[in-house]
Amino acid sequence: MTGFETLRLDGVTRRFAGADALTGLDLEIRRGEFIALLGPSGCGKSTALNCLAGLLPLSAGSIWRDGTRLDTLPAERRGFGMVFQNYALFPHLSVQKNVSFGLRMRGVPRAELRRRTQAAIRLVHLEEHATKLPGQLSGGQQQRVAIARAVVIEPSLVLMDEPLSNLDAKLRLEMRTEIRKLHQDLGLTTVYVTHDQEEALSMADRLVVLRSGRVQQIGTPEEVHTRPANRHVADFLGFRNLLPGFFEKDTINIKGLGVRTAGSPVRTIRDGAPAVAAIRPEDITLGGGVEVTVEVAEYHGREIAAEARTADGLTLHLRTPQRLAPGDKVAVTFPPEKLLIFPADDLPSEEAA
Ligand SMILES: Nc1ncnc2c1ncn2[C@@H]1O[C@H](COP(=O)(O)OP(=O)(O)OP(=O)(O)O)[C@@H](O)[C@H]1O
Repeated sequence: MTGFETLRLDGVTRRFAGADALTGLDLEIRRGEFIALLGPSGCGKSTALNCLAGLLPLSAGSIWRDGTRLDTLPAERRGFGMVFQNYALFPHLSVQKNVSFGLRMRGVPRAELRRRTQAAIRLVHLEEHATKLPGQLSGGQQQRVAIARAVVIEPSLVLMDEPLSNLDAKLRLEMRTEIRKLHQDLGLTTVYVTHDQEEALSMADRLVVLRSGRVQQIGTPEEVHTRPANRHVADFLGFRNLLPGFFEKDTINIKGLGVRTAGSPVRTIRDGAPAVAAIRPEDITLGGGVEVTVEVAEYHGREIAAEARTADGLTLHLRTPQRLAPGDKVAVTFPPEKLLIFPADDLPSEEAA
């Protein structure tokens, strides 16, 4: 294995027919880290991963493994393991042969090949299925084969592109934990692409949030979850209520709410400037403040997710253990520490231009 201390992406840019799919990505990945690339469809996640893997040449920028330039090396010389959404297994080869493929290509001696292949299969709990063909396995089992095949070569970096998106909800949760555990047990360094914020928050040490090919924020799950850098990150991370209004001295006058509301500005905002208040449905508390009428109530087990409207027509998304039903009138309050206030013109510089 070619180990490294840091892998550095320096202004990595990729254009397709003149349009930027990824613009100036700067990122330092430390050995042992689990990095999630997170963002909506088309934001450039796969492009970033493919640039890193060597499957796409860069339009500008460079990639460095410690002091060595990497982006000029072909994919097979980077020593990375890849796991894709569609598994990409060889259908005519058994599980064993799929897993040992990379070792055979590298000319690993027979005895070692057998030992490492068995160990990788054991790791993903597929011992009983070792001689089967991929077509005889379930989706989750096939994804496990793909993971075993990627880690058996003891790669310096494992790249995963939405590896769980073809699995059902229950299996997805199980595999999440398994992948995180494998990452820890094997001391891997992992870059994981997903559009699922929960997946990214629960698995990664650090998240890179992308939008329209540009980094919006890099931070730990807690940083990104509690302090999104702008309203787009907030929107993507579950702040379903994005309420326009006007800022004044740490408060915002939200249109259609009728009362001035205290909040936490994420940066300096000019008094009187247009602003956006962001709050998660589960952070709006019932009781106190402003009266709203429940219009839609969805059952979510322990909680009800509701859509409610103020007298002035402002729609709010709520989430509460209280058994709300359509037609109910309730009062709601916004805890100031949970209500973030963003400047309304809070767009990445290029887009605003
Ligand atoms: N081969 C290509 N030719 C032209 N445009 C491309 C190509 N690959 C990607 N793009 C464009 O680049 C942008 C980023 O695509 P990318 O696949 O990286 O996004 P993504 O975040 O991975 O999306 P998804 O989650 O839908 O896979 C998109 O606008 C896409 O249409």
